Amino acid sequence: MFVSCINSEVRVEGLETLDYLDNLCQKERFTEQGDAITFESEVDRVYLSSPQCVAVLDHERKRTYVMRKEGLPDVVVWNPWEKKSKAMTDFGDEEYKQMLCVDAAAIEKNITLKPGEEWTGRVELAAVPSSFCSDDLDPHLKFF
Ligand SMILES: O=P(O)(O)OC[C@H]1O[C@@H](O)[C@H](O)[C@@H](O)[C@@H]1O
Repeated sequence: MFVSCINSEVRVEGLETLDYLDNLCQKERFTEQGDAITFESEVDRVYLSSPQCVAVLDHERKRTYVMRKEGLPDVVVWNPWEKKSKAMTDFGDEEYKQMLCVDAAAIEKNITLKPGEEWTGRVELAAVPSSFCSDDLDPHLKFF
């Protein structure tokens, strides 16, 4: 998603206290501390067994992005920061400043289907005004 300023205006709520695999440390498992996630360097993590709703708060834009997911237990949080941005051919050198990847995924446990079986994963993203607060992260919220 497109954010105003990754290192001063943006935070992610809904992943506090969860375990995550850190792709920058050979996928070692850590536990997130109690605070919302903020950004001051490269991040590439897989948060495990997260709640259905995760919010990205953009203070400057006075906007909150709420991601609601079904069937996808994990959440990837990624920003390549300066050095990796410069090394990626399909990514502008400065683009990391206004970019944040927060995406639903199934990474820790594979989803395996038997022949004929079906599986559905679903992700909804809503932009809501900043007056919306994380207490309202109701999994039954209707976005559309
Ligand atoms: O280069 P790709 O395949 O578009 O992936 C970009 C990034 O996508 C993120 O979702 C991953 O967490 C990162 O590890 C990866 O570098």
